[in-house]
Amino acid sequence: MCTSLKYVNGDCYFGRNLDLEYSFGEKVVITPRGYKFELRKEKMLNTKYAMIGMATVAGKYPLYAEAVNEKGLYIAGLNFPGNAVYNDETDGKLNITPFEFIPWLLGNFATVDEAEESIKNINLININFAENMTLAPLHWMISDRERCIVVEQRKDGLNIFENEYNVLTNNPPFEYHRWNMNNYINLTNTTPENRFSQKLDLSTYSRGMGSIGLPGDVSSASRFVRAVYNLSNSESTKSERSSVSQVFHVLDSVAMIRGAALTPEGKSDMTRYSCCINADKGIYYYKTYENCRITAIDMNSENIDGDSLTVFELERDLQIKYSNSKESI
Ligand SMILES: C[C@H](CCC(=O)NCCS(=O)(=O)O)[C@H]1CC[C@H]2[C@@H]3[C@H](O)C[C@@H]4C[C@H](O)CC[C@]4(C)[C@H]3C[C@H](O)[C@]12C
Repeated sequence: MCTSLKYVNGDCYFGRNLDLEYSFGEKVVITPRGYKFELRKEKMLNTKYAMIGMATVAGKYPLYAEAVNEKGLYIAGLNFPGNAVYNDETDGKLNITPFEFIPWLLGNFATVDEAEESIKNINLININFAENMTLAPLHWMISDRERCIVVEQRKDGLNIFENEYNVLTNNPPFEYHRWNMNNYINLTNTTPENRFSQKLDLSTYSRGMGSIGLPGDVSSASRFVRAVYNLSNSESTKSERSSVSQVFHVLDSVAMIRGAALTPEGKSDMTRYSCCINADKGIYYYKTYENCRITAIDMNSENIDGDSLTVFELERDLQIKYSNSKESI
């Protein structure tokens, strides 16, 4: 399972948990401006904008799970099994494969408004990257500072939803999550008053009683509500450190702990990595399941006009800083 979110607090930040029972060979990858992507059905993409995100690299091709470009446009793919539909090639449409979707949008467009014009004409086609890589059934959160949209290509066609919650998880389709939020209208981060019955003497005995009823499980529907609750009530100063820390705290509140949810095959679905991207500065912060120390990669410290990908292996070993010893492990 996965959760993606946007937090605007001075700068604009995007966060994402990638929950999966296996590693997909993920690395932080910077694609420079002017990088050439051969597209399966459309003419060559020559990227106008550089991008940074988490990807596996196949040959010279970065297969991104999520990324942001130098203009602050973000896109994340999240699992949408049973609902994502990819079509055959159609005349008169822009025929893009799901793995081309992120480079296409981030390579060409600076804002959601610009990207949306192109998305309306896109037909996501059923061509996989390689024989041993089946198509990933995805829906997408696409966002900049101003807008956040969700794109779902389903059997009823390609849908674009305005996402005022700034959160996306997995199934069911987005209309469900949006409607389901109404069930939580009564939750509050303030101290609740007795509205149960004036005939009864009920009072609070603990902090946080306004959030009783907030779902605590890791299902997609529940993670959606919990992330929206924590995000929309979020408070942090506008400093970089405070915002980054806050985004990781919200992501932690919906993270999957190894062993807590098993796939039908008995494997642990777990949060492989969490990231927080400062979209204004082009900085990609992440931590992994094993290593909860935050690592940062600044896109603008690299040559984003070069002609090759810049790839960073993940810092996966747990790093501990001792306060009373010179040794750090
Ligand atoms: C599994 C990832 C999504 C995580 C998620 O949403 N999990 C939820 C599980 S569940 O529904 O709730 O059960 C998706 C997001 C992007 C996907 C990757 C990207 O689409 C890029 C390529 C595409 C190739 O076809 C397959 C490998 C791949 C490298 C994909 C592997 C995997 O399917 C990724 C990493």
